[in-house]
Amino acid sequence: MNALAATNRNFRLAARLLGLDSKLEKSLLIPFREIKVVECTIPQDDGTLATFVGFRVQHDNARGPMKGGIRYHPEVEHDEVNALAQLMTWKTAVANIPYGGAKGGIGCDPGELSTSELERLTRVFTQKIHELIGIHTDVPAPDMGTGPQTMAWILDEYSKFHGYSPAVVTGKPTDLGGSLGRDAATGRGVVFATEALLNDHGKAISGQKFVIQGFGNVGSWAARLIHEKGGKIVAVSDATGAIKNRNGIDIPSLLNHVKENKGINGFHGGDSLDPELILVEDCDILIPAALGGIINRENANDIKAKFIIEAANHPTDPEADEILSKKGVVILPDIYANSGGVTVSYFEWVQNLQGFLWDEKKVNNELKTYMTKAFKDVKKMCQSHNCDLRMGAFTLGVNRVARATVTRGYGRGWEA
Ligand SMILES: NC(=O)C1=CN([C@@H]2O[C@H](COP(=O)(O)OP(=O)(O)OC[C@H]3O[C@@H](n4cnc5c(N)ncnc54)[C@H](OP(=O)(O)O)[C@@H]3O)[C@@H](O)[C@H]2O)C=CC1
Ligand SMILES: O=C(O)CCC(=O)C(=O)O
Repeated sequence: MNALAATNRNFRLAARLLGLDSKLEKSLLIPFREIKVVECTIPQDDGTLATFVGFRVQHDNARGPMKGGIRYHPEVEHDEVNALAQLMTWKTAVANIPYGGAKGGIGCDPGELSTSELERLTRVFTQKIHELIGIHTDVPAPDMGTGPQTMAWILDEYSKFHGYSPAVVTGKPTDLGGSLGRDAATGRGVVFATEALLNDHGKAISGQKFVIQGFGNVGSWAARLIHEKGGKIVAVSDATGAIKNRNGIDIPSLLNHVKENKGINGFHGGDSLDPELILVEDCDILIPAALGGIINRENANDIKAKFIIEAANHPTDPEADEILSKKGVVILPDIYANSGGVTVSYFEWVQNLQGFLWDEKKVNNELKTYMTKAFKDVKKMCQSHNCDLRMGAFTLGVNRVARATVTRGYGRGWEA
């Protein structure tokens, strides 16, 4: 099932559980605005031209400015960006931060582009969407294949048109008003979410065996913090390869290796593993932290983990959800589990609006408070609606957005 069909299906199930009016249901599902930049043309370093297609989908602004990352990946396409934008709407509502949802992306392979080509591409894309984003309208952030430098280029290009505007993006470098702790925030939030879930099952991270797919921003921060808390990471993968070590991988050594070699491939602290098999490796807790749709009916039956923490967005197809639920596997859904990133993005935006920098301890403490509260709220919905954690999170998010929508009425236009 494609990402949009899967996300729509989960939304509709939640709308039924909540007993939403069918017209309200439809209006919540349809995106506010879809932008397709058909021509992002840049001169490459060799002088030839290259054209890329970019997207920004603004899904909903009932609870505040639309918010979500920008992804650079060869598989970026319309339906997936739509699904990711919709997930952002429910995610910001689950986290209870005053935002709606959006997502963007450019179909490109960032590994194949030089830094100057990436800069030109980012600036051209920003020129074509600058009138539609803004501090109180739509605030982009990093996602797969983008990072603080990408946000710095967007900020700089946007500021040429609108004056210096640090709050127009989050996840930017700290030299430009980025928040301390944002880089680690999604991975740290994943760890707080994991602790909340394990605590609910009378367990702790220490001594649990983890498998992590993806060792980029989210996967590597989650691995580092789990390792520090005594969790044993027995297998890890990225796009260059996978390794396993039943005694636990030395994560600080792996982080150094990845920094020097730009990937896991060639690391000697474990045995190499077929990356296709990482999801079915023996472990207690599986953390997908890379692509969407990778847990599906082809592999769900073979998954050994008892818990799945969705650090990636929509890693689990609905068919796999059903299979895993019958096996008794507990899934902590993306719209809660990876909400630490957007939560600290909110703190960054607040700091920019206030013109005041928080210290990192305050950022991390506030993040823990938000993640812990959101887990309790999700659990409450599970009890009220007798449903699993995914539907608990969806009903929580959809209900908050529905209430805001009805309360505001239907005359809403451009500004949030
Ligand atoms: N960054 C954030 O704040 C947030 C991110 N997310 C989600 O988390 C996930 C990861 O994002 P992020 O860490 O930022 O992205 P990054 O680009 O930093 O890292 C992505 C990682 O996934 C790896 N990868 C790509 N393809 C494969 C594959 N086929 N098999 C195994 N690994 C693969 C990459 O490997 P390589 O480096 O070798 O290419 C890299 O290690 C995404 O789903 C994203 O939407 C969710 C919330 C917030
Ligand atoms: O930090 C943000 O604003 C958004 C992060 C994001 O794209 C996500 O949570 O999927």
